[in-house]
Amino acid sequence: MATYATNLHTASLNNKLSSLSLSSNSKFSSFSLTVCQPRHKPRCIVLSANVDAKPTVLVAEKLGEAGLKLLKEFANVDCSYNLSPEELCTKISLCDALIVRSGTKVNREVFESSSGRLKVVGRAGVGIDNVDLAAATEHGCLVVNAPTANTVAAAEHGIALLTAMARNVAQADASVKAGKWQRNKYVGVSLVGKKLAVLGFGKVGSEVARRAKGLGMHVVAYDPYAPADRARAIGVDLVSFEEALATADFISLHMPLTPSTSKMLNDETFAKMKKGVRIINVARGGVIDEEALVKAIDAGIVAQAALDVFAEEPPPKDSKLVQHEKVTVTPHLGASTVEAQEGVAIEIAEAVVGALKGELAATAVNAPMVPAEVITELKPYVLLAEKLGRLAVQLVAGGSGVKSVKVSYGSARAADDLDTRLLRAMITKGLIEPISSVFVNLVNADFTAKQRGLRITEERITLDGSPESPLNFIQVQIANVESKFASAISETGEIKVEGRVKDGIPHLTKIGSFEVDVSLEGNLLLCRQVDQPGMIGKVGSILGEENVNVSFMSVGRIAPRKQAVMAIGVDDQPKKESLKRIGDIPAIEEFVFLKL
Ligand SMILES: NC(=O)c1ccc[n+]([C@@H]2O[C@H](COP(=O)([O-])OP(=O)(O)OC[C@H]3O[C@@H](n4cnc5c(N)ncnc54)[C@H](O)[C@@H]3O)[C@@H](O)[C@H]2O)c1
Ligand SMILES: O=C(O)[C@H](O)COP(=O)(O)O
Repeated sequence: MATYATNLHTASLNNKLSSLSLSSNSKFSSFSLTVCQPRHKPRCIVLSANVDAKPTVLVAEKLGEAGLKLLKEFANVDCSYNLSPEELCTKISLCDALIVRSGTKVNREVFESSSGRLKVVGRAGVGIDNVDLAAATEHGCLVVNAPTANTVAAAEHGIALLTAMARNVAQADASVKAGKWQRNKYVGVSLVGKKLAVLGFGKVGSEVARRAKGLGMHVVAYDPYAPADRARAIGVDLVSFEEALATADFISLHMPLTPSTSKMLNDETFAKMKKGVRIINVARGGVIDEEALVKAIDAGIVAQAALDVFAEEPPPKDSKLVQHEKVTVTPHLGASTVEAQEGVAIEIAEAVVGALKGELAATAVNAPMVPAEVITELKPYVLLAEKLGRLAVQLVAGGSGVKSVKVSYGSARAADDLDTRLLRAMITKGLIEPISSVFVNLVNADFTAKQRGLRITEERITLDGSPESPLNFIQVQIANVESKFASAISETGEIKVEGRVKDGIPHLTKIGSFEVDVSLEGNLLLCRQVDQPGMIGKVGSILGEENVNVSFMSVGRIAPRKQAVMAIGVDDQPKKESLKRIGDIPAIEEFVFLKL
C-alpha cells in the first residue's frame, strides 16, 4: 500500500538522500517528505543515527506486550490509558502516532489539537468508526488498522453468543447462582436445520458462516459487495436483504458501521422478519435501532437477541435493552482473546512503525495503495514532480488564482503502465506549499487540491523509444494566469515548465517555449535577455561580488542574437540590490528569482 517513502537508511541518489514520508513540518523531522542534500544541513535524518529523533507513540488503550515491545524498539512509547477527551487533546500535540482500540474517540478536535505533529493513527482492531477519517485525511494523518488478527476471535464470539442464546446459558447460569433450579423455564431451541442469515459477508461474516455450517445450520448471506464465488466456495447462498429478513431463524450482523448501515435494523425491517427470529450482533451497536429492537422483542417478532456491541459503550445502566430478560449481553468482547490481542498488537505495531518509517502500510485506510516497486521506480520522478510544481506556482503573478493545472507525463511505456497518484500528490505539494501554510502529502493531496478549488488534470503522452524508464518527461502547465516571468508562458498561453530525470537528478528542461537544462537544486535565477556575448559574465560577476555561489548555468535561445533565457542555479539568495543590478543590465528584459 501506500506510501510515502523509500528506504530511509539506504536511499541514495547520486549524492542525494531522498526520503518521502508523512510529514515535513513535524518535530520528528526524520520522516519528512523532503530531500536531503549533502551540502546543506540535512532536513531528514537516517533513523538509526539519531536517538533524539525517535518518534513518540501514544498508546491510549491496552495493547498486547508483543506489540509494545516492537514499538519500544523504534519509538518512545507513552502508555496512558483512560485519558479524558481533554487529556488526549493535550497530550496529542507531543505525539507522532496514536494507537487506540474502539474505546477512544479520535475526533476532529484530536487532529486539530495535534497541530500537525500526529502522522499516524493506528486502530488496534478492525472498526474505524471511532476515528474521524475525513479529519485525519484533511490533516494529512495516515490511519492504519489491524484488520485480520481478531477475525477468528470475533467469529468465535458470534458463535458463542448464538449457542448461548439458543440454550439460555447466561440466564440459566444467573438463575442457578441465585439458588433456583428452573429446568422448564430454560428450554432452548435447536440450531441444526435452522436458517442463519449472515448480514455482511466479509472476514468475520464468512468465518461465522463456516462455523454455523459445521453446526448443521443452513446459511445464507446478504452483502451487496461480496463476490458470489467466495460464498459458493463455503456453501453459502447470497440472497437479497428482503429474503434474508423474511426467511431467517437467526440473523447475525457483520457489516461495518457506516452512514448506510446505521440503524439498518429498525422498525420497518423488524416488521419484515419471520416471527420468532433471533438476532446476534458482534459488529457495531449502531447498526441496530436499539429502541426498535426492544419493541420488536416485546411484540414477539424477535424471540431473543445476543449483543456484544452497543450504540453507546458502555450502555447506560438502566438500558431497557441490556436489562431485557430475552437479551444476552457481553461488554464488547469479540476481539478479546489472548491470541487475538497479541496478534492485533503485533499487526498494529508493525503498521504504525512502518508508516512512521515511511514504508508501505498495507492496512492504510485513508491513503491510496501504491505498490512498493512502483515507489522505488518513481523515486527520482517524485522529486522532479514536486520541484516542477514549486517552480510553476512561483512563476504565477500575484493576484492570479491558480485553478487549473494540466500535468503531462511523457513515457514510452504502455498507457496503463504508469501509476501517477504519487506524482500527482507531489506536484500538488509543490503547487500548494509555497503559497500556503498547508502541509501536503499523499494522504491529503487530492483533498487539499479540491478544497482549494485546484483542478489537476493528467494526460499521458506515449513516446517511441525504450520503455526501460517509467517516464521520459513531466510537464506542468498552469492555465488562465499571468506570469511574473512572461517567457514562462507557452505559445498556447499557459505557464509551462517541463523536466526530466538525468542520472537520478531532476532537471528543468523547458520553460515556456525555451529549452534549458539545469538541475533543480537550490535556487534558480531566470533571466530573459537579448542573446549577445558577455551576458553570462555580467550576471556571474554581480553574483560573485556578493559571494553568491553559482552551481550551474544554462542558456536556451530561440535563435542566435534573438531572445534567450538564461537559467542560473545559485546556492544562496542574492540580496535585493544585486537582483536589481542584474535587472538593470540593459540587455536583460526580465528576470525572476525562484526558491526550489
Ligand atoms: N465485537 C468485536 O469485538 C468485533 C471484532 C471484530 C470485528 N468487529 C466488527 O465486525 C464487523 C465486520 O468486521 P470484518 O473484519 O468482517 O469486516 P470486513 O470489512 O471484512 O467485512 C464487512 C462486510 O460488510 C459488508 N457490507 C458493507 N456494507 C454492507 C451493507 N450495507 N449490507 C451488508 N453488508 C455490507 C462488506 O461488503 C464486507 O464484506 C465490523 O463492524 C467490525 O468492526 C467487531
Ligand atoms: O472492530 C474491532 O476490531 C472490534 O470491535 C474490536 O474492538 P476492540 O479493539 O475495542 O476490542
